[in-house]
Amino acid sequence: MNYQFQFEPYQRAFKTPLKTAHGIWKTRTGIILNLTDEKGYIGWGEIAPLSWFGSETLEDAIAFCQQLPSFISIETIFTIPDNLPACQFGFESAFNQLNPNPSVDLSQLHYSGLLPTGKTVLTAWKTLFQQGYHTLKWKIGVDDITEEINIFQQLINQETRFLQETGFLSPSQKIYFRLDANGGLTFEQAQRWLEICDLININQELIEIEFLEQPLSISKFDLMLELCDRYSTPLALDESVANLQQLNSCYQQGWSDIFVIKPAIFGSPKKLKNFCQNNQIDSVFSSVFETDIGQQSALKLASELLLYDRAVGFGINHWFIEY
Ligand SMILES: O=C(O)CCC(=O)c1ccccc1C(=O)O
Ligand SMILES: [Mg+2]
Repeated sequence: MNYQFQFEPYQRAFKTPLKTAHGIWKTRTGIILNLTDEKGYIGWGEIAPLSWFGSETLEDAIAFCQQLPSFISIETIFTIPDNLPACQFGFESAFNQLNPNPSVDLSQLHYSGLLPTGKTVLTAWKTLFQQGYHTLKWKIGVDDITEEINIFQQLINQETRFLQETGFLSPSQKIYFRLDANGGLTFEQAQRWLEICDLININQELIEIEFLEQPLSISKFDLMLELCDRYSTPLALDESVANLQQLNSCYQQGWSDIFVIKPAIFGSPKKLKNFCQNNQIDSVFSSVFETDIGQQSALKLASELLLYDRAVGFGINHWFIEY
């Protein structure tokens, strides 16, 4: 069977630019594509590259789409090369919409809310919490470490006081906290953060630091393994496992903590499913600020592949994206 193929690049500015240790990110660009089958049914897909995370660039993706004929086969969809992971995701997503798995149920997922960087976090957390986000993620490694630690301590104190005063939660239902350094810490800085996290996890009943995400750069894998040994707060790899080849390599080298999977840039959903069905990894699924089209297919994958009940990192839209 052949599908008629159409595509259209898009661009949208964030309401609040995302600040990470990689710099400031202001505009999401990508491609929306569709496949039409012989009966006239249409499947939608999104290519949302993130080249600073190791995927192809938008220009690579556009060039790939432009060289395709206007009718493409299933074989074309499933043989996109591994150096175009965001394209693999976009085309397979559209194909899967035309051939859906009826048992997928998104209603069981719960979401992690992404907090803004810097001091605004001190008011923003309560808004997200009251919207129902009990897992919150904060970017670190953006400003001076002493300043960030100071803000973080204030945040934990505020949350503790709030939870005690309102009696809102029981210890079986607490706030989970994720810190994401985007590879921006030194080994010594990561140790400073992990000491604080371990202390909070020992002393606070109502708050749990769920993990520290990608403390060091990809090249410092061995040091991150060492941090896993030295501290009890779990570590999650993100930049280190941006695609299937990297995930395989880190898994083979003995990573047994958490893996962040960003489906939109990870590559072929079929190959990801295959990997997760053969290896019992502790995964967290996460957004790359794709539009609803990419998000829906990423969430479907998450609900099929999540092994432990960790919140998905898709609680981002209202904060960052202008409708
Ligand atoms: O994972 C989440 O909870 C939110 C998404 C997020 O943090 C993110 C969004 C876009 C690009 C990179 C990242 C990241 O995890 O580093
Ligand atoms: Mg991350």
